Amino acid sequence: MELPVPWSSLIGVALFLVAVLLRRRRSSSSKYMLPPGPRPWPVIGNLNLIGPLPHRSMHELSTRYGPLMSLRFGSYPVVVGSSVDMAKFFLKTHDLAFLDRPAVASARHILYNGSDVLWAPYGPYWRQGRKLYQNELLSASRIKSTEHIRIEEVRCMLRDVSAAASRDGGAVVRLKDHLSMARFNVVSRMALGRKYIFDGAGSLMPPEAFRWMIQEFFFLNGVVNVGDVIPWLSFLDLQGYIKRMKRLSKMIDPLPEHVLVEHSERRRRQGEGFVPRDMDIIAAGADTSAVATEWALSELLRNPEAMAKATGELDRVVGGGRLVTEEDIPCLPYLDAVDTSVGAYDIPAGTRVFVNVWAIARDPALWGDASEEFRPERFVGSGVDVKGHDLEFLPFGSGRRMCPGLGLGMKMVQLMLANLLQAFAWRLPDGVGVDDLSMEEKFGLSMPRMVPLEAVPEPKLPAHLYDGPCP
Ligand code: HEM
Repeated sequence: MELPVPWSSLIGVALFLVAVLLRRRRSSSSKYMLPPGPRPWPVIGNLNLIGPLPHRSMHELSTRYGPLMSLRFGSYPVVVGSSVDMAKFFLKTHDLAFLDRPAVASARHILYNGSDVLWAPYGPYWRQGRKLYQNELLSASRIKSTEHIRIEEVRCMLRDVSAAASRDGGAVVRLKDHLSMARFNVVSRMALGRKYIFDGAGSLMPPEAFRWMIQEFFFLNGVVNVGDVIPWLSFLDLQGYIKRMKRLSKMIDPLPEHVLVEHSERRRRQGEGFVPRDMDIIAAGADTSAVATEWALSELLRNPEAMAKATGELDRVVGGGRLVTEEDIPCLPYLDAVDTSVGAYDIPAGTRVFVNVWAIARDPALWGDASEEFRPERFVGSGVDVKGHDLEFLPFGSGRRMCPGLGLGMKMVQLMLANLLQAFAWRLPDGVGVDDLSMEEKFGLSMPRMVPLEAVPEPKLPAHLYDGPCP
């Protein structure tokens, strides 16, 4: 097997240190009865077996070593759970023992030393952040009272897509660009009180620069950075990630700084009654819903039958005289199913635990032989939910550390997808067949498409429905 550059040079270092470390390792690991797993190399452990898509590498290894597998990432023991029982063990039965997050470089460099909820270590600060999400920013009443923001922003998106489509009579649209701006504008208005990024004068930065930042943010927060697992090698920045993190951090800085100055000024003018909104919501929920919607539309474009069922349901329930709203969503069970289809050992302290929810959601033992196929039907009336109770399907995680943005995330995906399907007939660009559409993923915190989806939208509703004002 050909190893990526940093791994091959590391193996060189590793061989050099074999004699010294082998003796140390023997004495320390023999204390524990670890789950089965491949034999680790000195220094790098099993990093050489982890490719650019770690969830796939871990899945492949677990087919050999079982649903509870032991690995080593550099200096740290790692355990991977790949079954419903293991998800239950780590996320339910013993979740208190596994609530912490490791101190990683991305939290240090991009997220102000882990001062966000996502990377905060388990403790009072994290609990306070979760409470803020649950009781203030994402409470059921706040989500309800901000419905108009989502409706307005989704309409702006339809207007922009329609304008792009009419340019040159049937232009190809890069959907992700529109989805991520709509998504960001919603959280920006909900959390910060107004939009900060838009086309034209007064925007804090050009939308393209912001979109690039969000992509880089999600990538760098998901990477396996050598310095995080072999701390004494971190100064070498072998993969160049730290350099990228520092660059990104400099680009992000103006956004919170500007918002804080503006909010302090407003607080001074409006007195104590003014409540500043939390910054973390922007970073944590930045493009997850856009990624999920892009995957859903890609699957529908490859499955004309499913596309016909989803649009037929919209025609029946909503018709063509108005746009879909959040009240319509409960009456669209097929669309809901489309959205849903898109996710006796010792464990020493300090072990990093991965529950491979990607592998569990594709397990043929749970989902049948066609487990890899897009079949929304399997969710219609199945009762399987995404709220962390059904451990065979965990797109938002489960337990105390599960996603606090579930309610908002689902609403955004459903509303964006329903409106895009109702307002446009979608097709692939000329010369691109269904089989040419790549369905490869890129690794990162939100696992986006490797190649952004490009499709041709043809407006199908009366023109005035695309003309609403854009706040
Ligand atoms: C379709 C949309 C979304 C998906 C699929 C998603 C998925 C996830 C997943 C899998 C986790 C990790 C759970 C774990 O570690 O067990 C997570 C954590 C988190 N998500 Fe989301 N998310 C979405 C939308 C959002 C939104 C809209 C927000 C906020 C506005 C948000 C905020 C967070 C935060 C703060 C965490 C960290 C929680 C903690 O560590 O305590 N997410 N999300």
